[in-house]
Amino acid sequence: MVLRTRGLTKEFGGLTAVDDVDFELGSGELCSLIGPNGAGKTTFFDLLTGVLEPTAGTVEVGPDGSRTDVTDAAPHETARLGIHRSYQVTNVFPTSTVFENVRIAAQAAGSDATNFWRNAETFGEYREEARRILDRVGLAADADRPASALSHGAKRQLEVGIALAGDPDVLLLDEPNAGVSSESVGDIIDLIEDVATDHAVLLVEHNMDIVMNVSERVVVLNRGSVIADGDPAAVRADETVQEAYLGGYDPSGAGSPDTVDSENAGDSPREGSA
Ligand SMILES: Nc1ncnc2c1ncn2[C@@H]1O[C@H](COP(=O)(O)OP(=O)(O)OP(=O)(O)O)[C@@H](O)[C@H]1O
Repeated sequence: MVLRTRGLTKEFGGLTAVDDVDFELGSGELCSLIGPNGAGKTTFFDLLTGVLEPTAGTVEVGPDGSRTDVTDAAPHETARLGIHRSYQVTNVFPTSTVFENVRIAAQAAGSDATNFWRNAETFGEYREEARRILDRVGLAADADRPASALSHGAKRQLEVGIALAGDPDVLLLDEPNAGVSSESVGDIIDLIEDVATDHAVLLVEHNMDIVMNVSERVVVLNRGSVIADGDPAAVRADETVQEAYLGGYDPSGAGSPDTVDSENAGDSPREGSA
């Protein structure tokens, strides 16, 4: 496995947002984390990435035998150690080109990124890597456009590209479908499936059709606790899960319980969580 939490807990005053969560993610696994609004999904991501410090419990990353404890690590350290997250709120440099956004991320992730005097050849490697990533996320044709000119959907693709540039072991996809037009949903699904071929992926996504389609495994949070963990069909049929959604989710698969509307979808991260 590449990611493991034990007893992970976050309290905000009297509220336990994440409650004693034991979670493991295997390399190559594509797992979705779902749950009603306020279930603790964003807080869980914030704990994994070091944006928040847990009240109790541990987070470890890395393969069996060489896992590193990142419980107290800051976001830049968790990123360096292999956990990358695509943000719900676009975290691109808007005036830089699409290409530059990815190249800068690749360079920042390079081992001696602080060495100003690196030779031009090495910079060439970052440029190549950026090109490869843009190809992969479907933005090769947009490379020279300013990031601000991209559609919502293309911005999500760029965010995934920026996360990939960090060469992550674990990719946390934070509502990659938020704000994406219905015509582009297929592209995002293709992208999720593609990045999952060589990364462990944990996906938070409100659109149940996407979740049930792409996931090998679905973990359900409710009031901070894991109430179900299994393959999509088993989770869909689970009565506790249906109750948690208070009937909002049609287990036949026809409905989407809390599909967010595109304008509000990006509002969740808290102040200071970048
Ligand atoms: N900084 C904070 N201070 C106090 N309470 C918080 C804070 N952040 C989150 N909470 C509370 O913790 C609980 C879990 O919130 P969280 O945002 O993690 O849920 P979520 O599952 O991501 O919800 P959504 O699907 O609506 O984004 C909620 O009750 C929320 O109000």
